[in-house]
Amino acid sequence: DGWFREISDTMWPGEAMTLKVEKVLHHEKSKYQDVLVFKSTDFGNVLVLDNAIQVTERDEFSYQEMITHLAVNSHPNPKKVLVIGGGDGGVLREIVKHESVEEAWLCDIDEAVIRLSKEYLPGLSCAYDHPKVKVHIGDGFQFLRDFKNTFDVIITDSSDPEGPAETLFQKPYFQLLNEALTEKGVITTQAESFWIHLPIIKDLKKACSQVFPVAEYAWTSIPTYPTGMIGFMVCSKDKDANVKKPLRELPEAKENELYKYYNKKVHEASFVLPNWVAKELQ
Ligand SMILES: NCCCN[C@H]1CC[C@H](NCCCN)CC1
Repeated sequence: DGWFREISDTMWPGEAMTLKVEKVLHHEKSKYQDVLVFKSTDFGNVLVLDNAIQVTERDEFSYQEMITHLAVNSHPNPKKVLVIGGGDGGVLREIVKHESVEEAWLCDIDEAVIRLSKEYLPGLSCAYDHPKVKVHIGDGFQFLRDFKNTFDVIITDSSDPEGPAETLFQKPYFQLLNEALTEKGVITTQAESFWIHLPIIKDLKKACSQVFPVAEYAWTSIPTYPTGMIGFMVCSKDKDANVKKPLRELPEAKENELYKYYNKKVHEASFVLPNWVAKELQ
């Protein structure tokens, strides 16, 4: 009937974001997942993996900016940054905005996502030909094994736990992240919505707290993800780090030029939680 429905009886039972489809642009079974790209009537081009909305051109900047700048601005002097996942390229686009960054690495398991983002999501994949960018196609979990004390910031921009990203939500992965980070290393991961996944967030915070001395949950407003918002776990190896305030601040004019969503006040506000969530995550 011309509508895409994001139905998942397991991950968001009884609710579904629906987007009106103008035209299906591409649909294939990659080596790892079902990949769909369609032109929506009101949200631009949309990338869907195994029936879960990954990005829409209209609101992706909220997620990409927050998952990136909450982490990069929580590190004193980030030079080497790694994205696990992020094949659409949006996080890479955000990373290269930081002057201090010398190398921006990306490791995604599925070449189809990168290929299709370059073709249908030019506003997201624009950083792939940036001189600081290095791309590796492979399993992030295996990739991390080869790097110790290397990255200042690692962003896990993965799909949902059901599917190829399953291992990226478990404790062994956080231990690998910890080892691949430098001394004051910082990570962010996609950490679900407190409207539907508070138990998962609680377990995730516990697992992260067993590996990192600092682990805090932040969130952002994004209309096309279930419940219209999504969270991030922000962790630091530095026990004295305060990730709730950016370590570096740009003049407002510069922030407005560089970012569409993120700024220093939004950074701090993103860690403010409703009473019942704060209680659960204590
Ligand atoms: N670079 C953009 C990829 C974004 N990852 C997505 C974040 C949302 C998720 N479903 C919503 C999860 C609902 N709790 C799919 C992967």
